[in-house]
Amino acid sequence: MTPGLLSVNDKKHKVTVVGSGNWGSTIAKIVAENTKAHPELFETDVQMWVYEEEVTYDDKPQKLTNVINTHHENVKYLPGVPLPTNLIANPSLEDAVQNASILIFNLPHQFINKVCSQLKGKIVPFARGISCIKGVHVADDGVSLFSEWIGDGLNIYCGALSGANVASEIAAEKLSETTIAYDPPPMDNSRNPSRTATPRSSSPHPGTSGAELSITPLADMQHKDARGRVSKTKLVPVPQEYPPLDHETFKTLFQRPYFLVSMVSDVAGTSLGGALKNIVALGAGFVVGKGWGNNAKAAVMRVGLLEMIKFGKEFFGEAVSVSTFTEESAGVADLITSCDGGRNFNGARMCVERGVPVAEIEKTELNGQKLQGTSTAAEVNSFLKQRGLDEQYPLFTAVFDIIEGRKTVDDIPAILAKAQS
Ligand SMILES: NC(=O)C1=CN([C@@H]2O[C@H](COP(=O)(O)OP(=O)(O)OC[C@H]3O[C@@H](n4cnc5c(N)ncnc54)[C@H](O)[C@@H]3O)[C@@H](O)[C@H]2O)C=CC1
Ligand SMILES: O=C(CO)COP(=O)(O)O
Repeated sequence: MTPGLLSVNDKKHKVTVVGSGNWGSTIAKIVAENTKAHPELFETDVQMWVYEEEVTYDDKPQKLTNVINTHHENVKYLPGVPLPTNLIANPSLEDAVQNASILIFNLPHQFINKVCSQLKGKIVPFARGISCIKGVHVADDGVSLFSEWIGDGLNIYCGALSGANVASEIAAEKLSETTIAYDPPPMDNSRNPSRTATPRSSSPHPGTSGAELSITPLADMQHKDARGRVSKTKLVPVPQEYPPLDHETFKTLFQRPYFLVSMVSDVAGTSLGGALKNIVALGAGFVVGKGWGNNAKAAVMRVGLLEMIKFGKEFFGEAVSVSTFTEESAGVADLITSCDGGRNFNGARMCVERGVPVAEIEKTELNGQKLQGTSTAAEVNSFLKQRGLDEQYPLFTAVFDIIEGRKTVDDIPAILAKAQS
């Protein structure tokens, strides 16, 4: 080996999962299995930040983090699933992210604002993020993806993971696919000979391997966000002592024999698929709860998919590829599984069957887990209404109106009829 190369990549990436719910714990299990299998790339121990709470275990009240670290099981959010012993539950957010170069954000979207404010200035400047959050962030100036929002807030690049991923199945190691979108800007790493050559893996999107490969001086570098707009974020390059953070490294971190990863560069489409399908899943649950069966559900899914694509194209333009919705796990496959066995679907179904609000089902049936569709429906509706566009998205609007009690499930057939050509 060339003597000069000996020092290259002698540091390993430390991985922290921010969040520990049903999906947070499942993803933490996956990455801890892979850090153990790949000590050449990653530190073996994975930190998982846990929003601390008391649980009853062995008939006495105990801290959830203590139970996880002692019994290697998240008894509240992922009961019955053994977690790897190299997964460390940590109640301190600041401590959990210390020195982590890979941050995986996986918590209900209503909590991310507070978590990001706590993280400001506390993370390593060259960290990279992956958001597993299904939702969109709506503010006065428009709608943004959580990957964009985390990236801008923390001054880091953040990609997205989303797919047909009902957590309980993946935790039981049943076969599943997912989509990871990662498309960082070119960075200065010319001192690393292994990274100035061609990318290590070919990307499904030509010319976008996700490798940070160019020799552009940092001062001249313009970071473009998921919509191709120039971002105010000034990225700090990953030091050459670390393995490159590219598609191949992220695939190694997430892929398991039971969890097949497709790497893409469409961060906007990948994120929007996961966020918007939750609104459609509520609509599907409403009609099934009414007893209308699979054909009615399929009709809601068809119209819902069209509104998802329309929303993506209308507000994210060329940054979104329609094929992400129609060909990737993060698109139509997620819509199918979520409208079959997801919590939003089941919650909406039960609320119609029992004649109670969705929020009531969330309280009584979910043991602390959170529905994302209800808040996403409200946020998307407020965004559309402000622009006078709500009537152009009749299914999204009807789902929100049903949640709010302004419409009933009996209004859905007219919406589907209008959507006929
Ligand atoms: N569960 C699933 O099957 C899947 C979920 N997702 C997405 O993953 C994201 C995370 O969802 P889950 O892990 O399922 O969460 P969850 O709904 O199972 O768990 C709730 C989590 O919120 C935490 N929490 C409660 N109050 C909090 C507070 N005040 N501050 C911070 N955290 C608090 C709880 O500790 C718990 O970890 C969501 O965006 C969801 O849409 C994506 C794919 C599959
Ligand atoms: O996103 C999911 C499956 O991919 C899970 O959806 P729910 O949050 O509705 O369970």
